[in-house]
Amino acid sequence: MNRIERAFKLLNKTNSKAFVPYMMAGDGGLDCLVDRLILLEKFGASAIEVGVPFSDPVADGPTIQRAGMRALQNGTTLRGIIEELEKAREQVSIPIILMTYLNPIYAFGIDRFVEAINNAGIDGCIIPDLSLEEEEMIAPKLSEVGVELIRLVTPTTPVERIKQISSKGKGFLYAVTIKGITGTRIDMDKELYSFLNVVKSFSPLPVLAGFGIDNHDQIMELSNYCDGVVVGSKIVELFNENKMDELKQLLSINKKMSQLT
Ligand SMILES: O=P(O)(O)OC[C@@H](O)[C@@H](O)c1c[nH]c2ccccc12
Repeated sequence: MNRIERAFKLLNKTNSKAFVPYMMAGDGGLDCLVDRLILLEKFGASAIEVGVPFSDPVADGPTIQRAGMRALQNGTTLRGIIEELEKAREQVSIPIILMTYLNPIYAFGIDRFVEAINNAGIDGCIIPDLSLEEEEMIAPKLSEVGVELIRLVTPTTPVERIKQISSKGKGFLYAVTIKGITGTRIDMDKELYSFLNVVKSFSPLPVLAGFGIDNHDQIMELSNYCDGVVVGSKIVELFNENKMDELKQLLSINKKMSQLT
């Protein structure tokens, strides 16, 4: 069983919800990547999404764009990231999900990429600019080695397509809460809840909500409608400003999330 599947089985058994922080690899230097992963696990993360910096990150808002620029400026490469994640695997037991745009994968070579991330012990992969129609070029290869392709749905995805997308894969389904970019404020309104209800009702996979989530109240509220949350920009900001107490405090919500059903 893949680590992601196992993690959700366990959360389910204990009536808990997932808290998945996102971090940008190479922000603050690649040599702090392993330590940051260890810290996030220690603070209670259920899994970690690790971003690969890219010069044209179309889905990313200013906070993550700037983090990507910093990472690229200090020479971060996909190969370097994979090497560090391989080292991290010896000390980190929660699932690691790599988030990268297609371009760095092309540059690396699809087959080499799949082999390298699998060897490094990476459990899943999010490729936001890979459409369902295009995924044949990589999805079967990932599936063969047991790395989960995590697919995304958004409030503009038609219901039929939500059904189609959520019937694939094994990890979880990423429900993007808004129509915009990462780090955008979201309205906690009926529209959002009904979107999540629709996704939940069709998805055989656990559903995680992400985009624009940055505080405990939001997380507790959203936990009523899905199986957990992804928090990106806020985590990136706290690492960048070295606010480790606040980071610990933000992740401490996972204890409350475990009291939900
Ligand atoms: O930053 P936010 O608003 O908390 O959103 C999560 C997000 O950062 C992370 O999951 C992510 C970063 N870049 C992405 C691109 C596509 C999908 C998801 C992502």
